[in-house]
Amino acid sequence: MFVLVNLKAYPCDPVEIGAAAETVAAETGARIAVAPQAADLRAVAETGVETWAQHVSPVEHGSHTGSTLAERAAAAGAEGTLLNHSEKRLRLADIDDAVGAAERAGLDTVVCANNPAQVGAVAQLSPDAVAVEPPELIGTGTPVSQADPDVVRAAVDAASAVGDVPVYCGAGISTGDDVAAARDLGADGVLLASGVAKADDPEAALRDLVTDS
Ligand SMILES: O=C[C@H](O)COP(=O)(O)O
Repeated sequence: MFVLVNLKAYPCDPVEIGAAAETVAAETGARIAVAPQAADLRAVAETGVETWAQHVSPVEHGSHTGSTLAERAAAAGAEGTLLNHSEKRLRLADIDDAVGAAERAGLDTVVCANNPAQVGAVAQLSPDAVAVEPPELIGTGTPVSQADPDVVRAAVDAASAVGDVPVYCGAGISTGDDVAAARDLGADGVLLASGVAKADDPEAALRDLVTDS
């Protein structure tokens, strides 16, 4: 199970969490990635942890002030990027262009979706993976795998109807039991944030997440 930790704009120490994730990944063999703010990509990547951008813009080099260029995210050490997160939503055409931008820069892509119908739509854009996250459960601490297992099952079905697209699930995931439940529902990974970024001891939270995953 892939564990992708989105630090959002939480007031945490991204380098401390990146280093903790690298330690836990090295000790356990689990695949853990950390997605910090764009300004922290390089510092987090220097910890050695697999580092992801939270977003890249659907643009190429040019007159795009304020954009996050996929090539610069990659140059800073990002290996992948989230796209269309529920808190950074894009129009379908922009998701398509952003997937293209990420591919051009050599970044893996996970396109987020609110529900299984959206999973089916974005899976058509050939991302490396999709992630289903019911927005109402984000940040609640109530795991999607427990509160709405059918949405995960339906997302897996929607993605497999399109092709061999890995499916992650997110919202409220914070323990190894949540990760195991997601796996049992057919997910290939989890996307989470507050369970690590707001934890008193992020390394302990990460260790718990990958136990039994
Ligand atoms: O990107 C992560 C998701 O929005 C889930 O956030 P959460 O783990 O705080 O519920």
